[in-house]
Amino acid sequence: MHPRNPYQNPPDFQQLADAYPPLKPYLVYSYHGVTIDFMDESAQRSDSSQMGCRVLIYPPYSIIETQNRRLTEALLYRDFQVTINIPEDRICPPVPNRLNYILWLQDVVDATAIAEPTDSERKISGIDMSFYNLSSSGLPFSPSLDFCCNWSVVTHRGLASLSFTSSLLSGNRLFNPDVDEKSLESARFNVRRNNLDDRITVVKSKPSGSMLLHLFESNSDGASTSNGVHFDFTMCNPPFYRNREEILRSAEAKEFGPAAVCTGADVEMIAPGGEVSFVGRMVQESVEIRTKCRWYTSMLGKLSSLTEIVTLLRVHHVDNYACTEFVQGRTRRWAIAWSFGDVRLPDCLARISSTEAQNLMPARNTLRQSYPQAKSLVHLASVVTAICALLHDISVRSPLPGEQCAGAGLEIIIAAPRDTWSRAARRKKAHGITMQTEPDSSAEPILVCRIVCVEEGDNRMREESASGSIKLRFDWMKGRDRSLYESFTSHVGRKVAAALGAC
Ligand SMILES: C[S@@+](CC[C@H](N)C(=O)[O-])C[C@H]1O[C@@H](n2cnc3c(N)ncnc32)[C@H](O)[C@@H]1O
Repeated sequence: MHPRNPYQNPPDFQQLADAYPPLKPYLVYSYHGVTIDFMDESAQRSDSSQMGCRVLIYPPYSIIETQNRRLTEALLYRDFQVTINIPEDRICPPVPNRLNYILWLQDVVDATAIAEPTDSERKISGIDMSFYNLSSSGLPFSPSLDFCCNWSVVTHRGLASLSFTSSLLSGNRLFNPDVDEKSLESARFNVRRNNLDDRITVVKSKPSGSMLLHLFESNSDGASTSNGVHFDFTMCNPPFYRNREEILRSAEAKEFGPAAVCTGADVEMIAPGGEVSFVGRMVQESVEIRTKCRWYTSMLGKLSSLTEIVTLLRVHHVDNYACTEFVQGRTRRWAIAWSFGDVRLPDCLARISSTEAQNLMPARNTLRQSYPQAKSLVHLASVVTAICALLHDISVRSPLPGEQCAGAGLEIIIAAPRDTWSRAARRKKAHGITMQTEPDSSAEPILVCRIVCVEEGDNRMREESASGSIKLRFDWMKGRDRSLYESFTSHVGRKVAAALGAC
């Protein structure tokens, strides 16, 4: 679960129902306390044990569905101060699970804002491509809220650490396309009811029309920035299945009974070709739209779909992408983000460690070098600072308060307007071939990199040698040329090692 997700533990259902009385009829009282989870074996066991047996009695689907709706509404009402209506015959998104996606996306947008600090006044603008579409209660988790109202509420309540983007509150916009008239109607109702008309635009899309392109053509009013970016992100929870048979097969494979069965309308669950085709269409359109959107993202229900989408991205030579997974109880989901821009995400956001997905991961944007010779973090920090100050043409700055990494000994952000460190550049310099012109200070840097002094490593290593775990971490933040990033890290790394050796 995402570390900022406030639902690490089940809520106090009694308190929740007190705050949102429509939940009260669904409370289940057991020896173990109050729950609403009909599928919770402990709640079932308390009843059945009195009869000397352990039979799990599942209530009808309709009760589970209604109970889940009330739970989602209650959490959104109490924790996000939003009143919503979830249509009875549409999917009810589980709040903690969906919040994992939102928080990861929040991290992606934050990382992008840090890499482009000159743009910090801009408004956040996104497309909620049927992810939490407002119809099905996504309203409170729609990025428009997370990146403005609700996010500030969450932050204010101390449920999450202060986010960089929480300073980018007013004027954020969300476009919410859908094809389903019932969902659209409910979305419009929820938007009006929560006075969010100036933030959220509900758009009717055509099933046979474009998925994203039309939104860039018609809804760029006020959203486009000077560098031509119309949207910061797209997000999507696609219909997972190809047809009804696939839904039934998936339900049969689930060993935990009806709670695991999702009973949405066909338009929510089924798309021709399933989620791979749905997200694949977005990939194809993004190839045309390119940098007008910073990050295209989607959730995926199957690991095999992640494989197919990564393959498609590689076919289109998109190397700037990120994969993550969300594990919540018995449910596992994946998400992918891709970009045609030059902002790079750290490995903690872009890569996951599960062995079965390793061949799908993007190349590393976080490189580490160990310095056993360093006596302490302070020692390493003083050497790195001195070396970076001498790097020709490169600007060095300290991160702003919202940009700092937790637990770092020293942190600097370097920006290079041109290559002065690669072997080729140094060879040219050695042969007296100098640059004809001074670098243009207004031009985009070719490399932005965060250098962090950290103490990490396993406990055994720490016991043996405190200094064995002292490292430099290089996070690639911006740039198009991977070889420049890699050559920069080894150039600085060699200089640091030499300086430490000479100390
Ligand atoms: C899996 S449901 C998402 C439900 C809910 N928003 C959630 O996150 O749980 C997929 C949604 O995609 C919508 N949809 C299907 N085809 C679409 C299209 N071509 N463009 C936009 N939305 C579409 C469906 O109407 C449905 O609301």
